[in-house]
Amino acid sequence: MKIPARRADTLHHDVWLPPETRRVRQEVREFAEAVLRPVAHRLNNTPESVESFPHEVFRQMADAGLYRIPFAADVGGRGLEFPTLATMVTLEELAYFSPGLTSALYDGQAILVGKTLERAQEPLRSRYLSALVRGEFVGSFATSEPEASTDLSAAAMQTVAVPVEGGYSLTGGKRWITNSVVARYILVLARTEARLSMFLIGMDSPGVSVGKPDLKMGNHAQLTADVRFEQVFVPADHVVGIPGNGLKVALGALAMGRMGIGAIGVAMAQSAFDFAAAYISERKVFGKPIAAFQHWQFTFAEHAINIENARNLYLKAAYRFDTEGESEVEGAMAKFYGSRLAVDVARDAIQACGAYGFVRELSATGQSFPLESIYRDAKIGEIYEGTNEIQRWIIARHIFGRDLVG
Ligand SMILES: CC(C)(COP(=O)(O)OP(=O)(O)OC[C@H]1O[C@@H](n2cnc3c(N)ncnc32)[C@H](O)[C@@H]1OP(=O)(O)O)[C@@H](O)C(=O)NCCC(=O)NCCSC(=O)CCS(=O)O
Repeated sequence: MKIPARRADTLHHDVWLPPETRRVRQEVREFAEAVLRPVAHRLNNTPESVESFPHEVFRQMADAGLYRIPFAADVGGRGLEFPTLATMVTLEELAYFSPGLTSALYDGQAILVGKTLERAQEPLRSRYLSALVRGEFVGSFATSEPEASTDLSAAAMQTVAVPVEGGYSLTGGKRWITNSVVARYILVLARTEARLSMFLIGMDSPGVSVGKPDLKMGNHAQLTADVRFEQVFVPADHVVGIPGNGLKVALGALAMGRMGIGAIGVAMAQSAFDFAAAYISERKVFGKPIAAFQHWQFTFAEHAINIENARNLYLKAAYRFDTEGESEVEGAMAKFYGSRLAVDVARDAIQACGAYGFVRELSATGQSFPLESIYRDAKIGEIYEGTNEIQRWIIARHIFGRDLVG
């Protein structure tokens, strides 16, 4: 099959986006076409192992300056006027080819790790954030535990940091930790007395150990694993932000990460849509292309509307964050809507393409097909970085207030 046309170019028009954001979208699209398209099938379908971590792609992303996009000029970033908008379109363009890679190496690395380091005090912020912007290390962000992921309250958290001379001694375990098998630094949320604090820890510190990568349904290019901490010494100046304010630091980064999951959802929906629209325009049944049947015309018309809405939601969340410094409700809407849409479009795209949607590699011809992995990759969007139930809870708080909602 020919490379499917990018339908976003004719259906969605970036009429209100600042020229700066449009330039970043174009730049990242060219990077993704050249670097990710050729390796996307391998990235999306190779089972998880330490050896499968895409070091080469990470290097190319860093060399292309993609980690400079979200950050201010004083740490080597691009110093854009609308950094969140640019970050979100970057996520969409990368995830069009590999949602797993984008989750790990852009949403995880640039947003969860980068935006947490952005909240660190000096000299921690400049030292580590500048190195991240230059692509000098892979990092991890660790809030979730075997018994605490949705509930990030101090009561649920088992990882504890106790004061010792010169700092803290941290003991506990984290689960589902993206990039941990290759990371040099990890940000860890831990209980300090009755509150939570965020710590920056070197993965080579005595007492840190990492398990093997989890074998997951999808997002194979996003390696996750358990991390154990046994009496790990953390210097006092490696607390990120004010001690006791760790939940605020974590939720700040997650709020941006959630917009990003919305953008990744749009990418998956658009990618599945483009493939299926091209396929059903050519493939004939009963003497005419499948796209000549009104059922599929209406299905794709509705998904075009939904993708337009989902894209506008994440862009508006980002624009409001850049202009007003907050967009919790729009971010929750963007995450909820974009991640659910990705599952819906992938399912319908597979249905429209039949077995050519369900197959990963066709032995007879050696051809590879994308919909099978998009469907598998889409599901996690409804779960990670705050389940879609949590997003509804956040939106409900904005409607009814905390007294009623909790
Ligand atoms: C369910 C929750 C929404 C409940 O939250 P809480 O009611 O316990 O907390 P809050 O009072 O709302 O907030 C605590 C604290 O943080 C500040 N805050 C809240 N939101 C923001 C924000 N968007 N930006 C900045 N600051 C924020 C808030 O003002 C409070 O500050 P003060 O203490 O008042 O000063 C919440 O627990 C929740 O969202 N749960 C879901 C957690 C989650 O997403 N888990 C998954 C995480 S990681 C993951 O999925 C894998 C990542 S990966 O490796 O890819």
